[in-house]
Amino acid sequence: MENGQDKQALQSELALEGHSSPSEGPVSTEAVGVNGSELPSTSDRHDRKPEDGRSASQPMLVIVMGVSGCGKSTLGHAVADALRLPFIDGDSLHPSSNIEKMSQGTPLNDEDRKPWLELIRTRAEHVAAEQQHQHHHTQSGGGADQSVASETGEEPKQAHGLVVACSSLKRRYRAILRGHEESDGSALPEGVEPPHPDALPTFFLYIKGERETLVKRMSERKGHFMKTEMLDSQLATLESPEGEEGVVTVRLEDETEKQVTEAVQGLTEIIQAKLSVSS
Ligand SMILES: Nc1ncnc2c1ncn2[C@@H]1O[C@H](COP(=O)(O)OP(=O)(O)OP(=O)(O)O)[C@@H](O)[C@H]1O
Ligand SMILES: O=C(O)[C@H](O)[C@@H](O)[C@H](O)[C@H](O)CO
Repeated sequence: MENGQDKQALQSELALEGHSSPSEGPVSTEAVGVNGSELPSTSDRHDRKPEDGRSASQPMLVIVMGVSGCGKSTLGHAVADALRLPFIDGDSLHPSSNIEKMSQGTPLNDEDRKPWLELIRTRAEHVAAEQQHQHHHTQSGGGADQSVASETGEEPKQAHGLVVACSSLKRRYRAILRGHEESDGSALPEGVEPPHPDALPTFFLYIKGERETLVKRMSERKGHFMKTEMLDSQLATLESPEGEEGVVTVRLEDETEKQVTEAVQGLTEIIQAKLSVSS
């Protein structure tokens, strides 16, 4: 399938009418706070269901994963643009202590990463919940999207969810990101419920490649807190996600445009297979 068609197919598979017109572009991630008071209530998050029984109305979380310097931010932005979804760089959610530690050349451990991963999952669920709220508002209140739809006679279709860049190096980290692990709540703002897997089906785009290319890319990159010397610990920590559910692998060595094509095609296939099983 051609890339444009794939994007359209994927957007339709996961469409909720009236979320946003293409001209609106991605939702600003800056506008979404971690503070519970700025966010939809958690009971809304966990109680919500596709309103007419279509599994196609579910939002999705796409996580671009791999070791430092593999191109997560670059591909994450590009895939988010292609799917017209908001993008969050997981690095922006690290506590300052983690950034400090990495800057000093010390790899993070499980304890450092756990609250960070929980925060990413929680934030992602909130972004998706906010989109649902906007959708309901537009549907019931005759917002901008609906008027465009009635003028043109077309229903604007938009995939829901978001794209996140996050190393996701271990299987158990990915379990947290999928919403499977019970949170002890320590990383969550007061009043915010722990994440739940059903709230946001999760897919991984794994950027896989050779150490040599990674070293080259990292050493050419200037001003990043993560130095090339950290690469070996990243590679040693990495547990390949290949074979896990909902994983698409793209080649590190490919140009971003080709990676996007492969990613969209892979996601489309997985989601179509999932929908055909559940129907
Ligand atoms: N497909 C690609 N082809 C060539 N260069 C690329 C590609 N993708 C990313 N790069 C370059 O590789 C470097 C690392 O990319 P990027 O910052 O996106 O990786 P990252 O995985 O997000 O890194 P980190 O996790 O360390 O922040 C950047 O200089 C970027 O421009
Ligand atoms: O799990 C980790 O060790 C971290 O997420 C790192 O991977 C960095 O945050 C990122 O890659 C920036 O270089």
